Amino acid sequence: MAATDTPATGPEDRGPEPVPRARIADLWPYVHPHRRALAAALALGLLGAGAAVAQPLLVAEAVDTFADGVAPWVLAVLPALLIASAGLTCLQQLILERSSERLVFDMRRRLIAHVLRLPIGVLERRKRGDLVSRVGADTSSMRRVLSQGVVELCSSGLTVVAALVFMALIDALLLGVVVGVVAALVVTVILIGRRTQGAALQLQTSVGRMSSHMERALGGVRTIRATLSTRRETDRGTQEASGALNAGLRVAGLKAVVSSFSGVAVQVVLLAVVGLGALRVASGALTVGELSAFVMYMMLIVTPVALFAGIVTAFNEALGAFGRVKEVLSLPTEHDPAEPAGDQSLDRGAGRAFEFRGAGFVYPGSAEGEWALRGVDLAVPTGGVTAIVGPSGAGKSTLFGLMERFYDLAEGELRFFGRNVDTLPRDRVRAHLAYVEQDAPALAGTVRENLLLGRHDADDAACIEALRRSNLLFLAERPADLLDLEIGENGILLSGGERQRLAIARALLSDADVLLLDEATSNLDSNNEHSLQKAIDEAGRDRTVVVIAHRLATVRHAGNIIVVEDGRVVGQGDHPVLMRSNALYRELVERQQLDPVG
Ligand SMILES: Nc1ncnc2c1ncn2[C@@H]1O[C@H](COP(=O)(O)OP(=O)(O)OP(=O)(O)O)[C@@H](O)[C@H]1O
Repeated sequence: MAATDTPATGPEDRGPEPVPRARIADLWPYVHPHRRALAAALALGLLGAGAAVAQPLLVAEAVDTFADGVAPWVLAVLPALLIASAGLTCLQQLILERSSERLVFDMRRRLIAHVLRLPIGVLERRKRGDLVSRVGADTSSMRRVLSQGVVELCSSGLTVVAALVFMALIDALLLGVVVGVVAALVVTVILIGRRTQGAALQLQTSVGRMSSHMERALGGVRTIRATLSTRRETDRGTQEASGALNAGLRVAGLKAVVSSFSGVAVQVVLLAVVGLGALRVASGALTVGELSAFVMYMMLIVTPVALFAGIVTAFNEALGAFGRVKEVLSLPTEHDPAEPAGDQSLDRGAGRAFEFRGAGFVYPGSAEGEWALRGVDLAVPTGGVTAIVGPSGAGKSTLFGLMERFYDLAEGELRFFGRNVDTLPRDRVRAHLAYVEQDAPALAGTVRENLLLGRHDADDAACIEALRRSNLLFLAERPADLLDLEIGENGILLSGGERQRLAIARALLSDADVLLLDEATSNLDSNNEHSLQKAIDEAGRDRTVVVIAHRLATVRHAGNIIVVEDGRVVGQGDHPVLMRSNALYRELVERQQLDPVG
């Protein structure tokens, strides 16, 4: 009976990987390729700043000469400067937006390539949704600030410096008031900005956890419905979302403080300058034109300072997200041994496709001494069918994982066609193998897309032949339509047996010398099992086939049967030999009520 759908009490597995705090300098490798575009944007920004800084001088001139008639060149240059500064800003924005997009694209490309090359042992221990969220959401949150922030800070910084110089020339006392208020604002913004990075990191982490949860829940949606766990899972999802909400609210609070503080600072400085400035004009220390120019310079400062507050906050948010990206990029990818000099050919005449010698293996992350395999000596002869049998958890699939080079041995040696695999690039071994996993996973997409994973350049005729050999042609009226059939997420639109047959078709289509079939016919009815068995035996004539089977009936005619128990090889031979010499094999045969003579 399914459990009652009770609300969740709390997420069971919290604690994502610790994320290092990112520094601005860490962004340099990503900014570096775009340095020319950024330099161009900076140059345009400087020209724009020059145009902006010149305007108040002309306005002062116009105001002070208004009564006697403004010089015609002033009236001509002023609008030209206005138009020029608008055009420069537009061009600068365009360059910045485009390089931001490219920069984020570079980061995503690096992340995608890196994540897909992480060792299988690492990927098995990470949450998929969280990784997906780092590629998508985290990189998005960095888009605007990465390049725009840096350049805007630089060009507005220069505007501010130039404006300050002119303001000092006009009235040093008034400038003192402005600098005091602006300095207080800048210090506050920087202090609050640091806290924003922490809150933003928490926000992105919560979003990652929420994505992981949704991925897990959608992947197991049938189990969740059937066990009346929908409410429980909804509560868990909501808890993750509320983690994001709390962090988001903290970021929002910090942003509100920064922006209201900036608003108040602007008001204070305006009132002070206008009040004090009026007194200075009345006392004759300043002309009206000079006060107008001073106020205009002040407005030039106010905009970058307000921008600065926003950029520092956004920058800290981006650094939070970048910390998560950096953490993934710092994980080592699957490494390949350097090929030693000399003859690198595989020894086809060795007579052994695979050979384990004194092999021991512990899964990454397992406790020391928790051997999944220990002291394994076995050989898979070239050609024909080799079967691996044994109780559940004995280590059969682990042997395949090692042959596929997903993991490295902890001790001993694995040889592939006579060569120690430690001296071969992993993909070189994999290129010779076709692997059908235990649960025969199919990828979302069409039947054709799934088949082409086996051989990238296979034509339709070869695909259809592989489907015929694995009895799948009945799925559509015309074989050509079958190739375009969408099979849904993880092949959910196919039955378990159809998925297995599709995986076998993929393996049969490949040019691989060795087929590794893990429980490949376990979901099939006896008719299908029989005909696929024939196809597999046929494949064994010109290739090496290694099968893992629980149902011994499917493998007892194999030329070579390896019996595994508790991470060790306890027998090897053909059916009659093992029936005579191996107690575990006899027991397995008797339990399945097979005819012991075979
Ligand atoms: N990715 C993994 N990480 C850690 N331990 C694992 C992993 N996969 C398997 N194991 C452990 O290694 C041991 C051998 O597992 P393996 O899957 O090789 O057994 P098997 O003989 O193929 O079993 P079955 O017939 O049930 O598929 C088991 O104790 C299992 O719990």
